[in-house]
Amino acid sequence: MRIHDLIVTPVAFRDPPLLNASGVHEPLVLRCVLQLVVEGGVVGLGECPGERAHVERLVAAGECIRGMSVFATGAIERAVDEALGGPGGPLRRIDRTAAFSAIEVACLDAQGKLTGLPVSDLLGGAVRDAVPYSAYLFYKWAEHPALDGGAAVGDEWGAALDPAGVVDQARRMIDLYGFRSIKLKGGVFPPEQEIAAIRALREAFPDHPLRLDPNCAWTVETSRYVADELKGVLEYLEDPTAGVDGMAAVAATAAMPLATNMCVVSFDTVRPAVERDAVQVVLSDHHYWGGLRRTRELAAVCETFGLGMSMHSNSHLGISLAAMTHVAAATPNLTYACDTHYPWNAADDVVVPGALRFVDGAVPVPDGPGLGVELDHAVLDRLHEAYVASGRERRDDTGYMRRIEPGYDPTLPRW
Ligand SMILES: O=C([O-])C(=O)C[C@H](O)[C@@H](O)C(=O)[O-]
Repeated sequence: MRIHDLIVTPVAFRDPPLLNASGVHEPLVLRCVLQLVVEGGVVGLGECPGERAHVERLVAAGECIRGMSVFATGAIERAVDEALGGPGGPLRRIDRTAAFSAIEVACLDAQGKLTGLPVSDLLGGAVRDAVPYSAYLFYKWAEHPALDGGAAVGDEWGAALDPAGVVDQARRMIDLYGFRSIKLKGGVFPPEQEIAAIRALREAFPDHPLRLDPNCAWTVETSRYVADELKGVLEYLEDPTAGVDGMAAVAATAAMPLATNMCVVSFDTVRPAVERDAVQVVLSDHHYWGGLRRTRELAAVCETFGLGMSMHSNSHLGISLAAMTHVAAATPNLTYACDTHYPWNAADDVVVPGALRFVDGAVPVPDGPGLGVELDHAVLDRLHEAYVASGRERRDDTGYMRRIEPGYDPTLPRW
């Protein structure tokens, strides 16, 4: 079954003003929806980040895979890499890999639709019926930014700028989705304040495993201090500080495992981290590691080196949630609840409602062929119009975060 076409549709939708160590989420998330058309009319779906550079790479990759068998993912991976310049070319490996990752998901979706099998079966078979996710908490401003000269709008989540606000957000998320573990994105406020938030969460949710992730915002000294203060409280501490040396120095004294999606980011970065015992849990992300099969390979590497495995998330839609769920279901040693931003963006999903739902904090693995989700074309059109209206396709920046000057006061709306 040959690939006939790759339709690449960038989309934009609102992101709440979530805060992290880099700044605040932009008013808009940019994603890209792929429709891989196979001869005979079967369409495989994929999703990836939607910044201009990604879109351009996908369009270039799409040209070179026309006519290839949709089952030949090894050859497709090589063709995409070559189309993007290969190892000697101008692009970083992670950028070439990211383009293939989304295409591989679309190929697997099409393969599943052609064979009548769910993607989890194509990955070795599900070892769990449902995949647990964690409540992904953020410090947050109260209002969505003004767009198109309009007024800023409040949302039902309100602000979360102190421990009480964080606990309220957790309660709401757990009430809505049933999550059984909690992650707080930190690195926003002074460490004492974030320690207080974790302690408040512990008091409010005594049985929920807790994680804190400051995205490398701290020095080794601060990281050690926080790890000490939260000994016996955190399930893991994620990326407290930058680099293998820093992580190794923190790991040497921390009582809890250190997790990462910033220090181990590709296969070649595993070895230095293992040699220094710098990390104990690796957060996979099929969007950056080369797709769903590569994620299964990462699982084998983690198993080999006695590392735990969890899953990272950026803002995403239901196509990615389905892909994450299939690969996590088929990965026996992915034993930590996965991260997902989905609750923050679910209102704008391009997937027809029904196939994806949270039951007690877990997403049952869709059992239809392929990813088991269908595209809502009306929503896709609306979100693409929002992308075009945003003018982002004409801009050269590739970041999705708005940076804020040092010393900013996150209690003041900046929009
Ligand atoms: O370290 C992480 O978990 C992430 O990078 C996840 C997201 O990028 C998160 O930090 C965000 O979107 O603010």
